[in-house]
Amino acid sequence: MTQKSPLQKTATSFAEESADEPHHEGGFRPDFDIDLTRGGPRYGEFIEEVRTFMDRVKAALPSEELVAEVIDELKVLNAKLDEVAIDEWRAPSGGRIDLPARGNITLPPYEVDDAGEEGVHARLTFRRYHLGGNNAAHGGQVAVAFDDLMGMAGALGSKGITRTAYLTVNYRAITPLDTELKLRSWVDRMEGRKVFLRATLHNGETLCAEADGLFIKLKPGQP
Ligand SMILES: CCCCCCCC/C=C\CCCCCCCC(=O)SCCNC(=O)CCNC(=O)[C@H](O)C(C)(C)COP(=O)(O)OP(=O)(O)OC[C@H]1O[C@@H](n2cnc3c(N)ncnc32)[C@H](O)[C@@H]1OP(=O)(O)O
Repeated sequence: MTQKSPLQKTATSFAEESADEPHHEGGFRPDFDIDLTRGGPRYGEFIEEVRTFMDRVKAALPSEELVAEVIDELKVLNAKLDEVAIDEWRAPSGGRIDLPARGNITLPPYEVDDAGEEGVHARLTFRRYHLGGNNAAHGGQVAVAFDDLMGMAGALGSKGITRTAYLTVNYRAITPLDTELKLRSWVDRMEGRKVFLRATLHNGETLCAEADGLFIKLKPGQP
């Protein structure tokens, strides 16, 4: 890979700056090894196919025969993937920061445009899989996006790994599916280990949702 994404650049400096922090195995492990080769060059395409599958499942009215056929095919694939299961620290899902949402299928796919001490700017699209009702995103999915991208801003702003103590989401307007939205998260203030964050989610000029949260910087060894 020749060009580094904003998150990759930030992750490198984050790793360097947190190198003086006491080593610990708790939390999200600030000293984890970023390896963008895990899963190979087509891993992102693999994740995208899985996402498309989840969208299709959510949208489908399959016949009995098709359900049976898909079960059989999934059993074969699940058995193959089961053979290569590994611990969370070395699995590419969640660690491939070169991919949308770090290659983590449980997050709505987002692309980070800017990430640093000033906060995080990301573009994100909810899809059929994230449907709540009447073509709008599920509120829980909106909260998932806030939690992750506020956690990222909290880590970058506090130069440590944080965990969510509370997260309050205000839903201001319908969050549409299949539409590129803008999410911004930033540190509002810090008091010792307490990192107060804010975030907004916009569809163009429309504020869909906003959040405030308290994230706590973890002590060494804290789970
Ligand atoms: C990969 C590339 C890298 C690139 C670089 C970027 C790196 C980052 C990248 C990617 C980021 C990924 C981001 C993921 C984000 C996801 C985050 C989650 O979803 S976390 C899971 C959900 N959260 C939990 O499971 C917590 C469960 N709760 C706990 O573990 C504890 O309660 C915890 C840690 C939150 C606090 O416990 P205590 O023992 O450490 O601290 P105490 O003493 O209780 O609280 C400290 C202070 O905070 C206040 N506080 C605590 N909880 C509060 C609350 N709910 N409301 C108000 N105040 C609270 C307390 O009153 C205290 O305040 P006083 O110091 O006395 O002033």
